[in-house]
Amino acid sequence: MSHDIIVPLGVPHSDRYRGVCDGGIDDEDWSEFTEVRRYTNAFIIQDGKILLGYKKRGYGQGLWNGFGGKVEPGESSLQAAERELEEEAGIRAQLRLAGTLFFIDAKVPWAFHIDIFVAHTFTGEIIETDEMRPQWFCAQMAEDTEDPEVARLPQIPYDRMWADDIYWMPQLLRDTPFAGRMDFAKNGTLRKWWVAKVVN
Ligand SMILES: Nc1nc2c([nH]c(=O)n2[C@H]2C[C@H](O)[C@@H](COP(=O)(O)OP(=O)(O)OP(=O)(O)O)O2)c(=O)[nH]1
Repeated sequence: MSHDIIVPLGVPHSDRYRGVCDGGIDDEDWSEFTEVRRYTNAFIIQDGKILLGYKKRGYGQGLWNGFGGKVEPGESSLQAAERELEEEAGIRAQLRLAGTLFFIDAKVPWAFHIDIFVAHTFTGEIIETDEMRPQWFCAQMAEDTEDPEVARLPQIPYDRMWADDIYWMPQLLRDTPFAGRMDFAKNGTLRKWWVAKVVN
C-alpha cells in the first residue's frame, strides 16, 4: 500500500509511488546534505534502440550515459537538457520528463537533483564531441527484436554505467515515470538505493 512507503530524504513526498525497488546497507541512514544542484540527463529511445554516449572526460569519465549536465542560472531543466543534448551529441529533440533522481556522491559536498528526459525522435546528425562518443545500443531483449540491424547492436552496457542505472533504466525503457534516490560511497560503490514507479 502506498501509505506504507517510506520516501528517502530528498525525494518529494507523494502518494503516487508504487513498486519500490531498494537495496544496499539497511542499517545505514541516507546521507545528509546542505545544498542541492540541478542536473539533466537525456536519452533518445527509437525503434528498439537507445542512444548512449561514452563520457570522454570530467565527472563520470569512462562510463556510458545519456547526454546532460548542469542546469545553468536562468534555464529551466528542459532548456538545459535540450542544450546539453545538442552540445554533446549534435542533435535536437523535443524532450519530455521521464523521471527524477536524487543522487549523492560522498566525494562531493552537494546533492544532485537530476531530471531524466526522453525523446523518441530527433533532428540533426549524431556527432562525436569533445565530451561524448555516441553509440546506439539494443533497448530490447535480443529475442524480441524483429529488426536484424537492431538485434546486432550491443546490449545496454550496465557494467560500464553508473551502478544505479540498472534499477531505473527498465522504467525509462517502458515509458513508466519513476523517482529515485541513490547514495554512492567515497570509494565509488553504490551504498544504498531506492527507486519507485510514479502512477497517475
Ligand atoms: N545515468 C546516471 N547519470 C548520472 C548519475 N549521477 C549523475 O550525476 N549523473 C549524470 C547527471 C549529469 O548528466 C552528469 C553530471 O553532469 P556533468 O558533470 O557532466 O555536468 P556538465 O557537463 O555541465 O559539467 P561541465 O561540462 O560543466 O564540467 O552525470 C547516475 O547515477 N546515473
